[in-house]
Amino acid sequence: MEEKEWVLEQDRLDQVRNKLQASMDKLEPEVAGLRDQAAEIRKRFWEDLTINTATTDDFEDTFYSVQQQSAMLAERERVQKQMIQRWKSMNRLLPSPYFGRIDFLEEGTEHSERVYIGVSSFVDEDELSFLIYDWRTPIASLYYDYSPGPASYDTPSGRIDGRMELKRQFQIHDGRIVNMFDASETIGDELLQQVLGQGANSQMKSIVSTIQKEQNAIIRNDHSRMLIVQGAAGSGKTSAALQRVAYLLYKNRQSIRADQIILFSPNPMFVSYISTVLPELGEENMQQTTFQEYLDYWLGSTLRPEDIFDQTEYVLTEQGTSGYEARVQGIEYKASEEFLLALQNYGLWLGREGMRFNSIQFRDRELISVKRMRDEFYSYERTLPLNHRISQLQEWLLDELTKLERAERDASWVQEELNYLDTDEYAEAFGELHKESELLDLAELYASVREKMNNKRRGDESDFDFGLREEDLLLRRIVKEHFKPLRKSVKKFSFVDVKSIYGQLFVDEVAYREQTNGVDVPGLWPEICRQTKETLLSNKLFHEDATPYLYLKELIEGVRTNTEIRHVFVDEGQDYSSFQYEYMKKLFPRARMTVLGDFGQAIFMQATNLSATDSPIIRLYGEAETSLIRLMRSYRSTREIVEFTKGMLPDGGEIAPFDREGHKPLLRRIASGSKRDARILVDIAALRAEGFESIAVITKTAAESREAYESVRTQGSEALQLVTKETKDFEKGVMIIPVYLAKGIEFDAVLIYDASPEAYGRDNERKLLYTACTRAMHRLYLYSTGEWSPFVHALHPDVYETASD
Ligand SMILES: Nc1ncnc2c1ncn2[C@@H]1O[C@H](COP(=O)(O)OP(=O)(O)OP(=O)(O)O)[C@@H](O)[C@H]1O
Repeated sequence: MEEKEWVLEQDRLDQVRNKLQASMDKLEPEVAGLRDQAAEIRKRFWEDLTINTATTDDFEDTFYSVQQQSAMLAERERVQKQMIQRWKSMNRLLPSPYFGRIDFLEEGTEHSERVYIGVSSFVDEDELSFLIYDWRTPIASLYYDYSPGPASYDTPSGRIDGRMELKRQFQIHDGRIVNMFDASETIGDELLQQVLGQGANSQMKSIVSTIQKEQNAIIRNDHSRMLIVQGAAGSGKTSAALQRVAYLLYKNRQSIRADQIILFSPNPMFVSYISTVLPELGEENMQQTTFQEYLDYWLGSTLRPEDIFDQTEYVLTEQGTSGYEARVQGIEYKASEEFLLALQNYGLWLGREGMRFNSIQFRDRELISVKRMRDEFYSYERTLPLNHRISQLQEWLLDELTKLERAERDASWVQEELNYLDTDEYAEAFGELHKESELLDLAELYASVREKMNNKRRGDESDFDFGLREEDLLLRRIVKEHFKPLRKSVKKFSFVDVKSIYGQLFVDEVAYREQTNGVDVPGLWPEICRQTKETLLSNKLFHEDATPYLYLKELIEGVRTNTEIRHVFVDEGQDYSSFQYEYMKKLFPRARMTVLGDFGQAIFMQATNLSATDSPIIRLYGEAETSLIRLMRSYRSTREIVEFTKGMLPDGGEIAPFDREGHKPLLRRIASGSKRDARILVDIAALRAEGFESIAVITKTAAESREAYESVRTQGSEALQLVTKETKDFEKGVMIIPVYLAKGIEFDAVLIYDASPEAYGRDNERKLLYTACTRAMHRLYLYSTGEWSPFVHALHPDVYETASD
């Protein structure tokens, strides 16, 4: 590019930076001043405030003064927050104010507009001319969607057509243009090459300056209730999802807050891996959770649900043990739509018969028997849904408890307890009793006034009558205290015996067919039943039972909903069952959903194919409300690594690498296990010497990770981290990690600890190996002490190199 252009651009950059600096300087005292002012009001607010409730008028005065002050404070805080945010965004812009420029000639106009694009907008002093446009503005989408030539973009008031005359990309560091390209492609390869060539980080980075057209379609999709993204490994699904969150927050800034968006992550470590992207873009992080956290929260107090990692560990390590086949069949079946339907039918059956309740016990007595509850329950109108009838029963139980509580006051234990109260407790209880119950106070007051007016003697505490009343009050209080937990547990539906209701499904095939309307069952049903009941008996739940259990529980007790959440994001969406999707849909009734995943990486048994025509997830909201976007280009790995990994998938042919060159994957055959460990250490040292900082030795299971960790360490290794499901923070360095925890994460170099047929031989292990290998950005080594896994063996020898020790 001509020297002159560089000079002009650098000049413009200097001017913009000067203006940014000037605006910041101007804002600085105001920002600081406002902060002090708000703190001052807040301090005085509490100091000045004495709640005066002597008369109604006083009370009203205080009330309005509180209201006024808090409104003033809220307004100040709002202004202050905006100022601080402006100041912060300018501060963020200063070192690198923009990354792109387009010159756009709108149809019907004579002069093209120069549009500079950065992470946020910056307006000149005239408050009209945009010196920088936020990347999320409608006009900025031109930058991502078009190359020079005819171009158009959508605005709230319609489509704008025109012609893009220039598209330029910048790399700016500390106010200096270090690189500048005029792009003819959508986003020029040069910049992307440079970005992708860099080393892996312990934190994910934003891709704002190099978003690709197909990713932009995901980010700006505004119309779908359900947006599904099926994308190859490394195609930028997570990156696009996070950019989409930033886009939604910007576009709907008047109506959506960051905490109204929730992202389901595959594991806690992933939460830390992606936590800096949104702050880097100037936005607050959305809520993040794992589905497991949710299960633990709702089931953890009564049962211990197994997590998906332990389930996977079982599936991968226990082949051949007794009961294995049945468990695997059970896992598949319990994640299926057939089982979902079976549970729905079971709900209808329960409406007619078979409900199980827990009796209400009190001091070793049965207060309300199961039979009474059942009779009551089945006396309700049969056409009412199950959960409505359960609410009715709940009300009935609370009423019954009130009656029983009243009757209980005469019981001898109450009197005994009363006798045990010492004088202090007595006085305290009495005092509290009066404090608690304003009505009683009022009644007292009323009585005393009437007595005075009627010139009657007012009873005092020495009165026999008053003493009796006092005792009566205390008796009530004692019984009430004892009944409190009963009422509480009725309110929490403890009278429904969900455990038995769920367990009842697993008695035998005949009963199951009757309860669920003749649904087909897996071949090994008797053994599945035995295993399920056995786990339930020990108050545990298999992972595959946890969501169905919760689903059934809510079918009976009523669905929990969260109406605050407006957007739900599910990353690694192939790992969730139809059940879990159905569940999320119910839980967040006002939310739109974005599901991102890759069926090629479906390594858990409960996988859902996101893009198959009969996919349950497409049916979730119906086709009309669903959009499906496929991403085929893989950005993470070098061309050589993509060529190698895509050959492992039967339908991997469509995956296209981004053209970044590197070394071919290396297959190392080693004579023995100990030699392999030594070799791995030598390879790690060499990779580090080359400048690679993030290196992962990936194993199939957690058990293998532990063994490998011990064994490599005995060879005298340097800092080596063992990553387990408990690891919360993702740190850069050398680590040993099981493949299912490495999901979604990437490393400069990946070493597959054991690529033998024993490790990856069965068909369900194909995707495991694929997932492991696709974590590599720059280098991929595979080790075996014998043969190669059939998935490696089947690859064309051109796609790898070999070495043997
Ligand atoms: N447009 C882009 N510009 C720059 N880098 C990109 C772009 N798209 C993706 N990448 C990079 O490619 C890598 C993979 O991206 P990401 O993790 O989002 O992919 P993914 O589809 O979620 O992968 P996986 O399914 O394997 O977890 C990341 O390093 C990301 O920064």
